[in-house]
Amino acid sequence: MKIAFIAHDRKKEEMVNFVIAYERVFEGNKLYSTGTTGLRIMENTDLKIHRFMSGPLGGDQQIGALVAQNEMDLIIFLRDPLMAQPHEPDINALLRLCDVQGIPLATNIATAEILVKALDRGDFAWRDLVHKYKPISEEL
Ligand SMILES: O=C(CO)COP(=O)(O)O
Repeated sequence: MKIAFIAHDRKKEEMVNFVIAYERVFEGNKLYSTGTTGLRIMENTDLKIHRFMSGPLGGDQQIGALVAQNEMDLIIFLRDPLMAQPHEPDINALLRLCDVQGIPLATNIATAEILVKALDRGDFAWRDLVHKYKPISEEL
């Protein structure tokens, strides 16, 4: 599975603690993140993460590009609902694309925990079928 981690500044500690708690479940998956979030996670775990740009510099959009191609299987995006972000349009674009493609997306820790437990249980196997039976036009 391809999994992306994104956390706004006041949510980064929560994200790091969450990933530490479920590190075993995340191992063996292809992991992605925005710049600073991935750095913080890698400093605190043994996970290898492909880091895109920092969110305000385009990282949300880079992850969004994978979502647009239905290449991302799960996104954990711990947003800060109490702080305005300079790149709000990029954030909204990413959330919208998740709905376009039907990508599982957690925007808070409670939902993230349920999705990660589902991942551990094998409930995401349907995503393998999505990849296997992609329309031909998407393979071009
Ligand atoms: O701003 C972000 C998501 O919108 C996160 O970016 P960083 O992980 O680089 O802090």
